Amino acid sequence: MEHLTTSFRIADRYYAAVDDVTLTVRKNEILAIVGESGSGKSALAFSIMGLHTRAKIEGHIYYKGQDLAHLPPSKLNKLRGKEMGMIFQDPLSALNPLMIIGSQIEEALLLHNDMLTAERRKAKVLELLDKVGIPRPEHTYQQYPHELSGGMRQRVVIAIAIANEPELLIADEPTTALDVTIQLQILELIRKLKSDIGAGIILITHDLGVVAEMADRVAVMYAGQIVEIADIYTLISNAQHPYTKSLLSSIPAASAEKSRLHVIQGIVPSLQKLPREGCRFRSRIPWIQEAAHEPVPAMHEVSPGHFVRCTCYRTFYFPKVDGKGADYGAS
Ligand SMILES: Nc1ncnc2c1ncn2[C@@H]1O[C@H](COP(=O)(O)OP(=O)(O)OP(=O)(O)O)[C@@H](O)[C@H]1O
Repeated sequence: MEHLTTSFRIADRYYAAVDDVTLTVRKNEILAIVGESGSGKSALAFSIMGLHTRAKIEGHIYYKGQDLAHLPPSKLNKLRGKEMGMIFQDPLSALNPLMIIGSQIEEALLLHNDMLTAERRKAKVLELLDKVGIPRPEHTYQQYPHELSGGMRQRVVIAIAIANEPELLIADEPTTALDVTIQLQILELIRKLKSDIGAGIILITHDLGVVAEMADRVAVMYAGQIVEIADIYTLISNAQHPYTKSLLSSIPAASAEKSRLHVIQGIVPSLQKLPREGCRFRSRIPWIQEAAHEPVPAMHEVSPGHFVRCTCYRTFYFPKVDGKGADYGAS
């Protein structure tokens, strides 16, 4: 996507929740988009899928030579579900409570291939259920969503998402609603699917621990903008942006050797209160002098493929803390 901007109307003005984002997802890679709640990750995912009904979308979303941002809804509908699949945070709300699992997956298949015979359809559904690790496909085929555990439901949602062998899969916080042990199984399944179907996968999460396990590349999002992007190894070993450093510090394992966590306090400002000029992160690092920020923060390539927004990263340091934990920055 190039210069993608998604704005919501609040009262009589539009506010950008995704602000001039340029990103590329390659085949056979997991691109993680990470950031706190409210940073614009879901708004970005929904824009790619064309799921916003009332947002203003500007910029371009290129897919196989077509610009999805400007495709008529009928054409976008055809692509969605066939070439693009989406896995949502809450599997229960993604499924129809009144329909057996088998029919829901068949429906997804039919949407894009109405020539399949009933027999072939059922065989394909059983194959899909097996592929996503459902132990008794024949049995689950007949079940309703409420009869399944959260983890099994998410597997069904994944089966629907991959039913038509999509080339792009978007997983929006796919494990947040699940128990820890189940989370690992679902992540393992998504990773396996990457090599099985060769799709490009966008994994949206607020959890850098998940990112470290899963991603090939990572884009860090703050207040609607990408502030850092790099391959996973570089991001973990050589993060530059103060926001990324703070996120990494909040993973206990990453900071085990340190005596305390350096986490920048505060939250992502709401859309209306978001500073639109200068570095959006500056109010959370007030100990860094103003001159360290660029008036119009640009992305700087610090090594091949590793980009960081704003020059403040060059003079950033964590302030000394008093033993009770860091408590700096405005909210
Ligand atoms: N339909 C909408 N109308 C108005 N504002 C919205 C709408 N959807 C999202 N927003 C706002 O856009 C900003 C980004 O929201 P978004 O849900 O994309 O964040 P997120 O990073 O995905 O957070 P979370 O992890 O909590 O879902 C937030 O300030 C949110 O309040």
